[in-house]
Amino acid sequence: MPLPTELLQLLDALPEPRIVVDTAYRILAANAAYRREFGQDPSVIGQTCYQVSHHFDRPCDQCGESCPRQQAWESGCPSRVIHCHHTPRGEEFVEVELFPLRDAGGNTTLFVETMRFLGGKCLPTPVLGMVGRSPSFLQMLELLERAGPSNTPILLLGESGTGKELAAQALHQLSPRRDRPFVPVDCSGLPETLFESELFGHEKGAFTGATQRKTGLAEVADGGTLFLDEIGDLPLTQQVKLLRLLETGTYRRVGGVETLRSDFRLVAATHRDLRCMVEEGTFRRDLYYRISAFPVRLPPLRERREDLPLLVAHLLERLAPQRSVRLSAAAMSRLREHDFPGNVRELRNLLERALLLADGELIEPWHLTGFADSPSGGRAHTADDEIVPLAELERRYLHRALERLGGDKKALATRLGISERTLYRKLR
Ligand SMILES: Nc1ncnc2c1ncn2[C@@H]1O[C@H](COP(=O)(O)OP(=O)(O)OP(=O)(O)O)[C@@H](O)[C@H]1O
Repeated sequence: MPLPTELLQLLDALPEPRIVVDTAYRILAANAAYRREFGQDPSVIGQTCYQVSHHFDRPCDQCGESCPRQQAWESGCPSRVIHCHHTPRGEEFVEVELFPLRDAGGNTTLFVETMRFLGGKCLPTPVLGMVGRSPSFLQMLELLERAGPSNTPILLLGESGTGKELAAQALHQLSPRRDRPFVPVDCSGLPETLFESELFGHEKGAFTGATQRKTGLAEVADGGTLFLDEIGDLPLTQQVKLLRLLETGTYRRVGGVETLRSDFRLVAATHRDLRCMVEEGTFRRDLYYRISAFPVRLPPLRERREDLPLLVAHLLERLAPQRSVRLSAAAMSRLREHDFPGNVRELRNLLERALLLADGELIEPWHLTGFADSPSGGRAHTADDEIVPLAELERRYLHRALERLGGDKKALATRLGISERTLYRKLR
């Protein structure tokens, strides 16, 4: 179907790369900005958007990605997602927005797709300091992108080590407050009285040992972001004081009479189920509603195992920039078997230890020691009802045995009654 010339001219005048796709995902037009960014050779006209952007042979939603075309088609409303797209520069993070166009009968017949580059290749280079490209990671990133520039309080939910603090920093960076302070407060580490004086500050002589007036973190965060980490660990008596600060934006220093005001953006985080705590009466309902306007869940590593190679490359680069160390295929598959109850932090610690144990440039499975126990028993240990090929079972057993012997292959070969060479072969 030829598109009206006026529409093509309008698209050409717009600064961001845009294409027009039909209901069969076929690209009907590409504007001047698109042709500049993505090149014209070979022409994309007539190809499908999933072929061009993802090199898929099926629509994204059939390949585990969220498809904005599908969402816009179903809802009739614009739809926005973050994807990794192939570009002439390699794969890059792109925010994709689909705008459905209706015909005179009200049926959606075309979509205008707008692309905005977020910067950062879909390699180990972090976007907003965070590494990943799995669908669940990109969905989370998209929520941060949307919420970042606003003033809405954000509640980050996720297990320990999933990157909640990194996400809070990303929100700060995305906000107009980025040049003002980012102030983290750990609600779990402090005794009740100390929490209050940390958050609100105290006057000189307010209590024994208060020899100086102290500025509270709420005051430091004025104009910036206050990040309340592990908010679910805050005792009820402190919750009420925090609520007052959040509702009125005012507080008093401990021992002070003056009412002070602070204007901060609130980001809170917890690994706990706050709704459940509200039902149990251990977390105030009013505080919960105050902080949970926009919850964002950080996916645990076991739900995004496809991000492991990227994360490993990123962490190795950070931990040992002067060495070019990588993981053997067997070591990577050992990682894939693990559930990572400690998430990215556990992965980082494992790699840090492995770097000390490996002399060469290759990390082998026996250098990966100290896996945290998984509450569910994990996948590393073959469940009784799991049927796996014998060779795989043997390989898993040997890796675990080697771990227990601290990577001493000679000792393991002796204990097994086989030669070291045979052991080496079986471990591969
Ligand atoms: N997506 C990611 N990309 C790169 N590094 C990450 C990512 N997620 C987490 N990390 C790293 O993992 C470690 C733990 O992250 P962080 O402290 O943000 O987790 P957390 O959820 O706040 O943990 P906790 O709840 O225990 O405080 C940090 O070293 C962080 O840099």
